[in-house]
Amino acid sequence: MKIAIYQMDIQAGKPETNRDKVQQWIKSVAERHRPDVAVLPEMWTTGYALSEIAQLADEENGQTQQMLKTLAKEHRIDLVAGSIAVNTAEGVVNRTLTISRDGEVIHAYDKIHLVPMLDEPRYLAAGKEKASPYELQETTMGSFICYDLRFPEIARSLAVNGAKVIYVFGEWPEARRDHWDALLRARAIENQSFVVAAGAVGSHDGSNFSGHSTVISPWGNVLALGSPDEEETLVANIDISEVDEFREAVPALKNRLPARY
Ligand SMILES: NC(=O)CCC(=O)C(=O)O
Repeated sequence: MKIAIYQMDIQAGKPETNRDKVQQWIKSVAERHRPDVAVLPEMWTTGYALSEIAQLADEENGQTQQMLKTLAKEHRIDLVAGSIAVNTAEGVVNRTLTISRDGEVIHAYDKIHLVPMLDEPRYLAAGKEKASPYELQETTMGSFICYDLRFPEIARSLAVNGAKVIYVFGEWPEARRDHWDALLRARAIENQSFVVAAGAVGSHDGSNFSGHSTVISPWGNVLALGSPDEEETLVANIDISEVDEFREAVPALKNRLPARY
């Protein structure tokens, strides 16, 4: 499975600009690399312009979702489309969408852990549903968003329920880049799954984002690593059979003893 990640310099508060950037990136990555799956970062339409988020957010099934459906169909690529701000009856949520190459939304999940350090609880509504696995490319996968990475139960629950590839979308601060690197690698090794993480670069309100988008194998090998500060495309091929091979060789997932923890 060939995966392309857009490590994006998101223009905070400029959804039109960001939609144009993503549209062009998908067209160019489709022509140059022909990936099976294209992956985007967290909150890529609005960035962290939280004080204006209700005005900048999409409506449900809104413009960004329609654009992604059209692009997925036109270029025959599955889009693990990072996350976007969406206005709902509960408030604005930070929502990830996965859209198949047939233009169907096959998975959505609203970030459940809001980040106090970025003032998210003041402006965003937390998701109420757990992150559930979904099928793409005849493989079970799962997705969650940035701060969720600090809560190992989410990745564990996805893996126990069959996920072999776990996607993470971030706008993670540079100041905590070491945590991003370490936690992503730990989630891959402990859940014996591929971890595919799309991060952002650039800065907002005086703080830089950490880059370091990555693809990590179940063995913990880093198959691709983005720069700390440049916008770029990462491309990696992953062999899903490595998941079963590793789980058989080191049967840690099977050997869990949940009743004893
Ligand atoms: N966008 C985020 O969720 C950032 C998370 C973060 O800053 C941290 O966990 O540290």
